[in-house]
Amino acid sequence: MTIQFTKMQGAGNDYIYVNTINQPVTNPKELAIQWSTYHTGIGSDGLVLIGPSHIADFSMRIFNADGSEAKMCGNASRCIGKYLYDKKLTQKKQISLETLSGIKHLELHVKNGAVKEVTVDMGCPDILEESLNLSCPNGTFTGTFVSMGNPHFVTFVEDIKQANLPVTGPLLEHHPYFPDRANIEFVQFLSEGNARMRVWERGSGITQACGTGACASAVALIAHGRAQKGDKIQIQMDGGTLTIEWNPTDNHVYMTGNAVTVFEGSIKL
Ligand SMILES: N[C@@H](CCC[C@H](N)C(=O)O)C(=O)O
Repeated sequence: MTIQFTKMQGAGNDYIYVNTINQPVTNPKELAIQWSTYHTGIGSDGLVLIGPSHIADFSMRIFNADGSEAKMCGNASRCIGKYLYDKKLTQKKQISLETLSGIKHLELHVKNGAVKEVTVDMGCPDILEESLNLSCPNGTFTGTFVSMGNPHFVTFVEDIKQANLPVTGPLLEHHPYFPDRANIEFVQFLSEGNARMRVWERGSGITQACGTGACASAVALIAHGRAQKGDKIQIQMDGGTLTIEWNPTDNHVYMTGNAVTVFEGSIKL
């Protein structure tokens, strides 16, 4: 049997997208591991399944490259908006999306009949610990533990070039403080409304960008007085920049950024 897939990226965070409305997928964890692997698979940060929903317009399931299922993915939610509209699965420019962390609302920004950018209402953030010290074999890291539906530990650094992601990332991801592991963001404050961020993602390692991580970083910047609610904060990552606003009126975080189709393909099961 052959599965049709679309490779998409948002700010360089790339996933394999499968429409399960017409192609059921019974073993997504195994396929995420197999297909995400570079050289022997398609190569990606993970697998995203687009499905029907009884409570929203569509649903999303997201599997990291190690096969673990996450509750939310910011970059994938934007790409799903593009997928659905560009492939004419919907004509709506406002789409509700069921995720394991609740229903998210997408607003599509369309130019010449195709989606270029998407704004996602990411809901209310949950600051679990404003200032948490975690010791690792290579030092002690102070950070803010934020849930955006999935767990993030945001640690501020003086110079992003000094952040040792391959070493510190996995140590913090697997720190005993996080029984469910965590996504780790290293953030350098640049100026009010601008920050540089690099990410070590739970289950995928270093990625070019993380949407929920960009939101968590903006929330941590605000919690530490480096920005204000209502600011449009530019989070610059390796693969692109996302605009994040923590709205003071409804307390929701809004994420805006690109969504790009890389290629279409088919793969044998
Ligand atoms: N890249 C994503 C987040 C994907 C899930 C994450 N690795 C987790 O395990 O929570 C994003 O753009 O938000």
